[in-house]
Amino acid sequence: MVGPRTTSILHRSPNVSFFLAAPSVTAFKARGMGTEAQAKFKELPIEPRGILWQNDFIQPEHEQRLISIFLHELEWPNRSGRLSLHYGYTFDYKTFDIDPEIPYREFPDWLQSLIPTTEARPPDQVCLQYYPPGAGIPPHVDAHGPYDQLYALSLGAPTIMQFRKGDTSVDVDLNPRSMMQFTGDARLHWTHGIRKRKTDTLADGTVRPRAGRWSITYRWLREGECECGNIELCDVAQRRNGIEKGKRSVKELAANAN
Ligand SMILES: O=C(O)CCC(=O)C(=O)O
Ligand SMILES: [Fe+2]
Repeated sequence: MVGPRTTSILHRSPNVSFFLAAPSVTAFKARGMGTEAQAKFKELPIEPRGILWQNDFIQPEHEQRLISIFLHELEWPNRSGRLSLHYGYTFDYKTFDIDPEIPYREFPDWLQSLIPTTEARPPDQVCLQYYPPGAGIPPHVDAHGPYDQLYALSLGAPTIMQFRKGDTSVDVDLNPRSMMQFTGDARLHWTHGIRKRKTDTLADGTVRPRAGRWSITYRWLREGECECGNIELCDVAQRRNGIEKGKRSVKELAANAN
């Protein structure tokens, strides 16, 4: 059980949450965080650089148990399109900070063994998303200001994710049970998104129908400021250059509207 995390700590100085997370950090280290887990991630030999990849993060039987929990035990919003459930802190896209109105939500039991152990502490925010066939997520970067590390686990049916920079678009096939870490250029300087469509055309020309997909994205709050300086994609660079909040990261806002 994680220690008492209440809404009051949300009125915190930036790093207080890291200290309050101490009990779970202890459990985390005991699970063998570090180099062994990191060695299982291999960088994809493509542009954008910085996509670290691990196939078979979990076994197919485990995946089936999770999908059964997602289908039968969770309460999803009652609407069509991509659906999201949040755990940990909830981010407020109006203030670009943790939403003090929404209390910290403990990670459920089924999530515990799915947390990457390659960071020094557990993530601050986890988002479970369901994509019915035909659903997608607009091209975006996950905001640089609040978030540092970013991982995504794919479950259920495969789908194509597109990374984009300028006129260049690169397809990455997100196969089930793969865990991806976005680092470097892939994290900061290319957008990523999933087209809203019912089929994906693979590199060999095969047309693959979409089916239900779940993803789990993991985010760690940043200590200090992002210094990437990318005026087009970085909310910190935009703020420093006097670009109003409302005009910042429009793509990101759209992606996280649900
Ligand atoms: O579904 C995914 O794998 C990634 C979703 C995503 O880009 C996000 O939630 O920011
Ligand atoms: Fe994203």
